[in-house]
Amino acid sequence: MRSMLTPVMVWCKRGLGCRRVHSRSFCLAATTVVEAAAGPGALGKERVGVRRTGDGRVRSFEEIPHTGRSGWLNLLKFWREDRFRHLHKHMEKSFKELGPIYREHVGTQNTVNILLPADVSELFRSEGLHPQRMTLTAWATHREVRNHSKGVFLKNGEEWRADRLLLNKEVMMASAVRRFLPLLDEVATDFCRMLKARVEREGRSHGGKCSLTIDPSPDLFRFALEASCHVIYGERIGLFSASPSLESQKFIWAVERMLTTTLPLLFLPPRLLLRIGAPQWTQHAKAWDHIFSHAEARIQKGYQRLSCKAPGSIASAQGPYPGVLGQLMEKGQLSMDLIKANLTELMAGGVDTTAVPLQFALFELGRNPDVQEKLRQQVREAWAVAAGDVQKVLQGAPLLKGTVKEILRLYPVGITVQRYPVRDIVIQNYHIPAGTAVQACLYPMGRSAEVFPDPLRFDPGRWGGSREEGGGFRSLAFGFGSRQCVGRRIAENEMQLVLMHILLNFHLTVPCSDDLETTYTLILQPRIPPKITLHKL
Ligand code: HEM
Repeated sequence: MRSMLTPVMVWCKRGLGCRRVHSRSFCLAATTVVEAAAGPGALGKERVGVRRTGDGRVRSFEEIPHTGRSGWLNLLKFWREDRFRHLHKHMEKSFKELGPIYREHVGTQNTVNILLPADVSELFRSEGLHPQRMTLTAWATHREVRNHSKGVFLKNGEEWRADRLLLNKEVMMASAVRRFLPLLDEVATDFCRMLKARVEREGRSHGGKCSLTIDPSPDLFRFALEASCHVIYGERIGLFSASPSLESQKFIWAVERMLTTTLPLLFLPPRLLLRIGAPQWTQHAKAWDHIFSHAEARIQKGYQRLSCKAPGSIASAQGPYPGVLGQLMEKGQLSMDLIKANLTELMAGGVDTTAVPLQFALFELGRNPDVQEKLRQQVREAWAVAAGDVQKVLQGAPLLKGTVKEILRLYPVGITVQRYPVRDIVIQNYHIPAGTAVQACLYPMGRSAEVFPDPLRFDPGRWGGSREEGGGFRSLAFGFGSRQCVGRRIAENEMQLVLMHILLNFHLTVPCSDDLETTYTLILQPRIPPKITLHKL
């Protein structure tokens, strides 16, 4: 049986003054030795990498191999060696050096890295309804930021869960996808029309065919923002026009700044940062200010527009789809403050996360012409039989979905997925106390030959059919369970639709097919955006 190893990183915040994130009822369970298998592909008792003591004893947390006991010394090393920006590579290297489990103490964070899929399945199955996020909003849940952001950020716990279930109906369920798919398709169609016009205008002609080499990243960011605004606020904001608004461009910059300034802040005590007035913090706070004011303005505008409609008619079955804002307003189950909080979060989380993987996707398709041609063929066939029904096209071209999964395997936007176990668990035969933050390390997993055969090969076909069976935890790019990415369906469809239109309109090549150097700034991105040549078909 092939081994299914999954890297996991644990961040222990015990004793560091952090609040407990699990409910008492979930803390009562005693130590649980994890033997659950992730599925037919899991390793069971013969799992590779499980550390066993001769006497079968579960080892203590302190016995986990580590990269150095002093968090402050390690932090210094991180800074000196610029490891924050290469965290994904650092993890990969550390797994190689220290084996499938190790601890890492950096600044205020005490970390452990582990490889074992059964443990991952245990983590996610036992996510005791109160896992706290550690990424964007984890920082924002610090008291200071909560005050700064007028207290509108989402909560944890049951209250969070109830709100999330209401939001899921508008963004995650199949009925919601059917409603917003035409909006995404409209934006993707317009985006390609704009690209075509640009290639015709600025491109060079060879044998009657035009081509143009571009850095597509600014256009992809605008595409992602336009698509988000259309779905979330039901509003087009004209980003493909000759003079897109400066306000929107500022929003894109603000999200980028917020992301790049978050990472170092996570490793330092917020009070210290505030006291010394660290520039990182000031820039971070300013970026959030901008994100909030942008969302506030859009929500206000949408509110006025939608309030003019007769009660009960905003989200009528017959009328045009008013966007997530309209749906939530019409249903009236969430307070206006919560609607604002949710939509601000959707906006902050919805632009870079799709624009960046799309850069990687165009690059990989460009440097893998056979894969590109196969995908285009499938899209064309699906297009021909779907008679304009985009949902049917997507269903008829499963390689599109495979492409998105494959890109996120090789270039996971979030290089980890985190959980705080709500009860003590055993991972790799080591005891992990409840309240420890646990991260599945997606980047090393996606590139592990033990999880994916020929891991560096770009092969969207690997995600179809029976080969995927038993590998449910191989595809964790959007997280898992009740706390999984709430924008997942928007992102998946948005990316598939734009790739579909691009493939129908252009043949892609790359001027340089060398591997892309990547950098980590809370999301994984190319150090230098790749250039893509668009050949008009
Ligand atoms: C390829 C694109 C994307 C990827 C790979 C991605 C990945 C993730 C991951 C891994 C999480 C944490 C999930 C977990 O802990 O289980 C997350 C959370 C989140 N994502 Fe995404 N995301 C993407 C696109 C989007 C989009 C388009 C939006 C908004 C429209 C969005 C909004 C959010 C929000 C609001 C959360 C926090 C959810 C919560 O904790 O309640 N994401 N995302």
